[in-house]
Amino acid sequence: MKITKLTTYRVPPRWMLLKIETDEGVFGWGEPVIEGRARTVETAVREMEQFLIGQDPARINDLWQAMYRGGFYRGGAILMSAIAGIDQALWDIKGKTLGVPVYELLGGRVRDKMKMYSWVGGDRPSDVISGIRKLREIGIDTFKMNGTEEFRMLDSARAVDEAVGRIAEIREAFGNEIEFGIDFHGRVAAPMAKVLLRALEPYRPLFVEEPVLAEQAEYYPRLAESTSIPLAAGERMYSRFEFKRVFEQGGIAIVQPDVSHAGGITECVKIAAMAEAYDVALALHCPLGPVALAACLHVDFVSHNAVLQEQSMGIHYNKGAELLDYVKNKEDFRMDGGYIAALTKPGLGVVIDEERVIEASRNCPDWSNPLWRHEDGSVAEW
Ligand SMILES: O=C(O)C(=O)C[C@@H](O)[C@H](O)CO
Ligand SMILES: [Mg+2]
Repeated sequence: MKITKLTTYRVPPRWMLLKIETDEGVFGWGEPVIEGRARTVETAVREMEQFLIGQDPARINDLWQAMYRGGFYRGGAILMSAIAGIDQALWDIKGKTLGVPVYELLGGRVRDKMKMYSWVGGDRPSDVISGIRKLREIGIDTFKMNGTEEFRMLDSARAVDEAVGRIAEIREAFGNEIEFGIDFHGRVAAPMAKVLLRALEPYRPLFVEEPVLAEQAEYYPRLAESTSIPLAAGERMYSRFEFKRVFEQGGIAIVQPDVSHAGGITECVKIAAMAEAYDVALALHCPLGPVALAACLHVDFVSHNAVLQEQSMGIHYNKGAELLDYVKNKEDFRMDGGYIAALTKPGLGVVIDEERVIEASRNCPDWSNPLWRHEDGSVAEW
């Protein structure tokens, strides 16, 4: 079998889908994208296409190594997201060719269902209580929200009290009937991270995510020493070679690689295994589309330490299209009591409505995150 064609579709809300076709009619879907840099990743996929055309899609490991090592320069958000989407599509092709879901090719399932969580509140956490109430009606009991709005490097007691107050309201309203992670989203700098973690301690969040920016990873062990709150990170780390330092230095209790940013299924299964050796939990990052989510689920179903899976239904980024709008087998993604069953169709198990994708790609506005500024005019982390 040989790869004959790669087609990319940038579609609302901010996703990019990749179709890889072969000379035997089998095709696979992937989701290579960096939110806000879809066109850049698209160019990276195009550059890799020249190598891929004519290759045997079954040789996923060799193609992965050639794409990663062959261009001399390696790693980073753009190249690893391009490789990720191509890798996902190759696994889709292999599963379809052999007539089995991808998790069967990775040794079979370690669990019967996977625990999911949903976002509540938007970029600026608001209406969190009503958001939780609505989602609890469909059995969701685990949530994530932004912890702050713009947050200065050295911020005020009032800013801390506002952030903590929102969390106190949640515990007040729901007690321990629900669980929630708090995403600092890299908005909190090292001087304030310990202050905020300490102030949140009494409300026992399930985790605090990106307590500082990934480029400040050396703070993780020091912050972990100062709090009992499990710290989570990983959405802005792109390979085993970045995660290994985090495992060695400690401090992170939950790693959150994104299967559309960190090299795909091939790389994220390896990161998950490394994490298990350090007794670190896995909670794959996935604020993206259906192919990304399907790829995550296959990693989840073969990873003992997978504890939670993010999905983007109702997320504040999904303007213009919702998670399953381009999916024909919507029923396979149904959540029951906050869990999802394994996708059992061959390959990734997502049946893409290509006509709908083509239509949507005809007029896809570029998405970019807002540029936030502090009161003094300096750039604020979004
Ligand atoms: O889902 C998360 O945990 C996020 O932090 C969302 C962020 O990754 C945006 O997708 C960036 O555009
Ligand atoms: Mg996050």
